[in-house]
Amino acid sequence: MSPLQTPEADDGADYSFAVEYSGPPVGYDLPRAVPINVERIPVAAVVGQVSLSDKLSLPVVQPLLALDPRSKKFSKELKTLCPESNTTVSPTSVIAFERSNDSGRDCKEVELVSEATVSPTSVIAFEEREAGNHGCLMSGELSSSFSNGHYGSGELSDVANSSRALGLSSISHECSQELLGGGGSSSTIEFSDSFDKSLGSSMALRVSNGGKESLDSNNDLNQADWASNESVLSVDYPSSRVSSIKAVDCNNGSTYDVRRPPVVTFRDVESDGAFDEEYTQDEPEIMPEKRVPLTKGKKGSCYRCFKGNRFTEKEVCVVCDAKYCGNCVLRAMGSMPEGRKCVTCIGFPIDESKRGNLGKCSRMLKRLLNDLEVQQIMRAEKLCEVNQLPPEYVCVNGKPLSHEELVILQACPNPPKKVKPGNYWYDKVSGLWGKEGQKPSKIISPHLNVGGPIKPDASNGNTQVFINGREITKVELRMLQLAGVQCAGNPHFWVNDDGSYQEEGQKNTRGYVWGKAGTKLVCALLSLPVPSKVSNSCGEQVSNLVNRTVPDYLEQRTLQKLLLVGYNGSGASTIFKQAKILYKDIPFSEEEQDNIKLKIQSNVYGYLGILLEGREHFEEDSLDELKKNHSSSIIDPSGNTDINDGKTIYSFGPRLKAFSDWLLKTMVSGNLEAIFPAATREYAPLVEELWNDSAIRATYNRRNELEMLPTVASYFLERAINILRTDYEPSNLDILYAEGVTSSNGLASVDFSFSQSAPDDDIDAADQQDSLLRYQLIRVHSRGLGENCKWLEMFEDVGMVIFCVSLSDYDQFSVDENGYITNKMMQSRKLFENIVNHPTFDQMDFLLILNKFDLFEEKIERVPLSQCDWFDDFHPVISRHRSNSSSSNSNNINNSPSLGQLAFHYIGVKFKRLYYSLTGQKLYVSLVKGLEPDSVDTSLKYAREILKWDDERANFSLSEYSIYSNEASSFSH
Ligand SMILES: Nc1nc2c(ncn2[C@@H]2O[C@H](COP(=O)(O)OP(=O)(O)OP(=O)(O)O)[C@@H](O)[C@H]2O)c(=O)[nH]1
Ligand SMILES: [Mg+2]
Repeated sequence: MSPLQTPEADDGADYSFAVEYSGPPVGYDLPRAVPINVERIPVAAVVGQVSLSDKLSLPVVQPLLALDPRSKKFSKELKTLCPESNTTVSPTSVIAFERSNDSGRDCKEVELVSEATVSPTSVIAFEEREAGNHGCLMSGELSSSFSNGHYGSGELSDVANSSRALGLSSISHECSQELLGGGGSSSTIEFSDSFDKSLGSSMALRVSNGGKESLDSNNDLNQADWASNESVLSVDYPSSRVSSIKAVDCNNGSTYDVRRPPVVTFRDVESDGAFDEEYTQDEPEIMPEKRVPLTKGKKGSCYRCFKGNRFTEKEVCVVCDAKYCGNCVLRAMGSMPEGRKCVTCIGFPIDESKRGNLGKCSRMLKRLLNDLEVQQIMRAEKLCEVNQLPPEYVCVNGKPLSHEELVILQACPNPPKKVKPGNYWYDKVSGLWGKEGQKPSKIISPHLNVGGPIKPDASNGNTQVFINGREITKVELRMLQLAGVQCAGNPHFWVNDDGSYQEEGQKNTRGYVWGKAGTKLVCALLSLPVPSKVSNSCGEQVSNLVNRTVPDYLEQRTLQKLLLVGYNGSGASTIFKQAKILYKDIPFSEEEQDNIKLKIQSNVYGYLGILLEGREHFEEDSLDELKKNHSSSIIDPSGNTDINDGKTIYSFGPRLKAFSDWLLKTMVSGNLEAIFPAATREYAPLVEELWNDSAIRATYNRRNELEMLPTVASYFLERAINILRTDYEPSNLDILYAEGVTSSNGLASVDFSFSQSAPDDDIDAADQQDSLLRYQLIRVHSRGLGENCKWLEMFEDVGMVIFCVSLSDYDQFSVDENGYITNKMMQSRKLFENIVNHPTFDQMDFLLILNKFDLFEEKIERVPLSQCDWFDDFHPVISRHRSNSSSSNSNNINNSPSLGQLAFHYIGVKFKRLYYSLTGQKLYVSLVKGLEPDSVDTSLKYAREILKWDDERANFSLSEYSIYSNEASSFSH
């Protein structure tokens, strides 16, 4: 057996092993390997120079009773076993590592040591702890010392044996000096990561002595084997951590052959500064170590009584993710002085991935405790010190924050929202703030003394345009262009916190980035930040700071974005307006109201114009008719028709005729809007006269024949006289019905929270919780999506897409983008497919709103659904008792569904199947009557529920099966 061969470790088995000790017996009590989770036990490292062969049988470490993984007992014991004297590594030292991984993410337990006998002179103990103050994941404790110059070739293979048996599932960059070969020894121990996909992570022990000798010298390595050992950490361990660790030669710091897998060097504390930096590099998020529950029953069961299954309602420990059923939670968590933590987890920092849920009470606790208790516990959970974000988990411009810096950051007048552990960049001059490698997410207070200097590639931009030394992202460049900033020639801008900017090296301010009215909207829609009022008003800052007793983390509010989109005329704008009316105290500002008023008035002129045009046609037709009749019966028996007179019921008097001609001419020339508001004043009396004229009445009675006249026109025309007065103030209903008032550029957004108004909500505590959640509904017009919906990529951070389809489109046709007359439902479907297939919305939740059910229900009784080819297999089984009239459906005696409901259901399933075939996921469907507030309210609350489920799903351990089935969702009502 060659000592230099790298063993293969690819049999896919999950187990640990230890090398049997064959030295002289010892009289000590030996610590034991203590796996916590028996489900995933990786292989101990096999990176020595000796390959595993059949000759060498390795005992498997059996899972034993769990002990406190944080216990220092073992390492202490080991230290007593291992006096700091120069001793030789016993060739057959036994080292076993165990790993437990509960969440499939980054929780690890490493407990040493083997059941087999251990040479007292060489014990290596690794113990995983909660992340310490320096953001490290674990600490390695190593008690071993090696005698100088004892690495003869015979011993080499033996040491290699033992090193091969060393299984490390975690790495550490903190290694206490005392443990490294004793204070006086200069031995360096280096662990080389060596990973195999099918196995747990493992590491090889490399021992060098005084920089002179090295066990796994590069030359001796079987490079191919090294290279073939792929990292498995992407599964079990934040891969970013590992990939960021460079292979460093412990002797001279030079980088190893790149074919080698990453090598982690455990060094003396004094020299670990550089390592720290490497260690955290490229990390999108620093997720501190997770604590693992002490016990765990079968999957899905309660961690205390081991009863129940995954569907049992459970409360989760915010530290270790242990889940307890309603019977056990109070016993397991006690009085919860720090919120929902197992009693054994009290005093431990929370699992950062749960930070968003702090203070959000579950229904279970509400059932078990009274309101006051719940409030206190939730308050404690959010406020108690140990649950606060450890400053060093927040890295700004590459530098972990100190406590003071975090306070400065959180207490500033305009702090970043929701600071989570992670790497951020901060442009101190402009106040721009974002996650490392990403576009800015907020403009916070400028000039804060936190973090290091900003790096040019902080946001990973590739535009060659720089702001304050940072290369900006594509989206920002687009925003600058829309804001009218000249960006040609790769300029370097200097942007101040007030938005004033100048080119680097020039003195004059060139303008203000936020100066244009539209820029803020553009930013909102591109999910780019705009300066808040607070950050502008320096004077207030100081007083704010003083008054600021409640730290920002208490007011974390999430903003969930919902993208609302649909094919032309689907009713998306109506739903958008309903949302405003439903959830905003002041749905439309005064300025908006003024604009809306003009829009409605001009719409009414438009409708009048259509009527006038129709009147002309009708008049011509009846004159023709009369002529015909006249020629066929020369003598008119009734004597009523005087065709010489040229008059019919559609004929105007000269005054109205002149007005009509003028109006039509103005409309044709496209100048209608230009004559407002003067038109309202001058022509209101004429409009009144017109509307009351019998010719117009007769025309209006035949409005169904006027294709250009939308259905809503009647609503406005019947109020025309009022509307066209100067003192007209549009009602909410007017605004709701009005066409084209949502936005001119195809984009609009509204922020709201559900409980703001909506008095019919029985507001319990859960709803109060909901009132903290904020939503942003973004309406984007399908026309505004550009070719191949390219602008959709701007909406990458939305939480859900709401796609609106008009049910009543099934028999409608319009010209598609290729110039063909196409069924509108099919065009809607095409847009739906395009959006669902858009890479930005991979894995996104979709809610399909099937709108205009009122029109649909009425139409389906007259027009077969098969007018649309896609629906040609609709064969409803209709109950004989079914009421014929759609309007009496609700009074249906035997409650059998109406044809409309059956057809809706059928269409819903069509879309679900389509969606499933595209994504493999389920589509949520909601039936809506856009003009009815309650209907829209129900639908948007359904969207909220879906988002909440998502949140809850995320809170559930990933390993646990979702309680939300993948069945087709129920239709709302
Ligand atoms: N009867 C009825 N009409 C509706 C309903 N929803 C919307 N409408 C009307 O349908 C028309 C089109 O609705 P919009 O909300 O403007 O549709 P859109 O998707 O914005 O389409 P564009 O106007 O092309 O942007 C308007 O006249 C609405 O009043 C509904 O549920 N029932
Ligand atoms: Mg519209």
